Amino acid sequence: MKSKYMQPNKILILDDDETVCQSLRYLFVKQGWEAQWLTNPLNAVAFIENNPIDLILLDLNFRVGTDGKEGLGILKEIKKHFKEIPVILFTAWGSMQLAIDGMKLGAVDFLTKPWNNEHLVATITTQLQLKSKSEQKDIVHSSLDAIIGASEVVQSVKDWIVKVAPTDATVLITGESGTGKELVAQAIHDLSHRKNHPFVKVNLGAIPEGLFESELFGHKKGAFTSAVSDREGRFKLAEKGTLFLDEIGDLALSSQVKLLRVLQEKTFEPLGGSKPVQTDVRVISATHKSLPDMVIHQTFREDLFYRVNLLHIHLPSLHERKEDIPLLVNYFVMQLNNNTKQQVRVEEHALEWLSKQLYPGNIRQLKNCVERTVLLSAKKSLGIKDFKPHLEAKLTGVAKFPKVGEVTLDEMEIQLIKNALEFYSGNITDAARALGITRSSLYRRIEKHKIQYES
Ligand SMILES: Nc1ncnc2c1ncn2[C@@H]1O[C@H](COP(=O)(O)OP(=O)(O)OP(=O)(O)O)[C@@H](O)[C@H]1O
Repeated sequence: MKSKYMQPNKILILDDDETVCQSLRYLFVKQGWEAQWLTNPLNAVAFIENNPIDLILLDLNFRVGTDGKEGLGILKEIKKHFKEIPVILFTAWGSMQLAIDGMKLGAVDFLTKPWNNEHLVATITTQLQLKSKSEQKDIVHSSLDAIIGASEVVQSVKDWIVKVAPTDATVLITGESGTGKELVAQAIHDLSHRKNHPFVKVNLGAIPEGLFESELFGHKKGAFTSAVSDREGRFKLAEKGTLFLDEIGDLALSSQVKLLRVLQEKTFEPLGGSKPVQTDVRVISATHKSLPDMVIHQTFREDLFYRVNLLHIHLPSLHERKEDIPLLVNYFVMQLNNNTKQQVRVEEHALEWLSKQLYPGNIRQLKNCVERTVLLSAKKSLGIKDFKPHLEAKLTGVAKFPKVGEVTLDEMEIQLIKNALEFYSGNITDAARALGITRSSLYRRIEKHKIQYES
């Protein structure tokens, strides 16, 4: 039994008898648990604050002859500060009343001394399992709950996520830019048995063709001139977890065949490596392009298409689910309110107005618009006038052409890219289209000039 982050479970023993602590620790370590003890339980709260603990074993009788009241006081303190940590009680006399009082104060179980090892281990295992189940429930809720939308189409996407998550099949998520493809990929991962392992995202549109293998499969020192040390690729980083291949439609044909080979054979070879490495990774891909059209035009391999598209989820554009706009706006405002401890609200007619606007950048554009409006207007109640300027961003300073010698070509390029990114709320596809270059070419320039932008 491992905790949420696949670290050993950590058990804290609170008992004033050091020999008891030592023998319990020996028993726990054999189970693969980490055990620490404190012989002075008054230090427990401070200790737990600095050392995350999964379960506490608390002796109710600290000094021989006490009636256990001191132990109950400590239990109360622990529960006050760390409600979610299960506490199992130990009592020397097996006094039922003391155990009952402890259970009333929030202990999850109790045992008597001398204890039976098997029974003790079984009791702790059960509590650790229950704790990890409730943590899983939180994750399940938070990742599905993060997908906002009451429209029928969003509800059926959520149902589908729940169905596909437990399988290991590849999933292709399609939809326009900013419709939530990454959010859905993350939810599938969080609801799958791989949730305790990494979720690794790779933007295939941003990786130059020549670096594909090194990025995805890694390389050995000396594999090529600039390979000064070994480097792990994304497949290795995602081992036992999920690899999210964003913009798979942007993958060059020569790289497509390399990706296909890994997906078929479940092995890859790092550049400069001599033997194949086994991989256990679930692949989820996303694209705003039509892969079937690309297959027809022979820009996407048909065999790879079937390999990555065992299950398919299509996300509608915001235009097709306008009824979700008020919900989304209120959700984004609520998130900001939580972060900034404010009480901003959106007026009814503004919600109606926002629902009628066009959002080529979909939810990302709506979110950016709401965030800018809330942060820049500094008002408590937001109306149409407050939102308008943030939806109608202008390409400023582009129309006037500078005189020779006023700016360099690089400075001009940086300014144009910044303007386009701002205008399209960080949407790379639209900004690249407006600038007349490909997405990968835009990524290269952003990297070259170290341009910061909000996506
Ligand atoms: N249904 C939703 N509820 C709440 N927030 C959402 C929803 N869909 C998307 N978002 C938010 O909108 C932004 C864009 O979403 P995301 O990055 O998942 O889109 P995408 O389709 O992967 O975009 P791209 O194709 O450009 O990579 C993110 O901040 C995300 O949290």
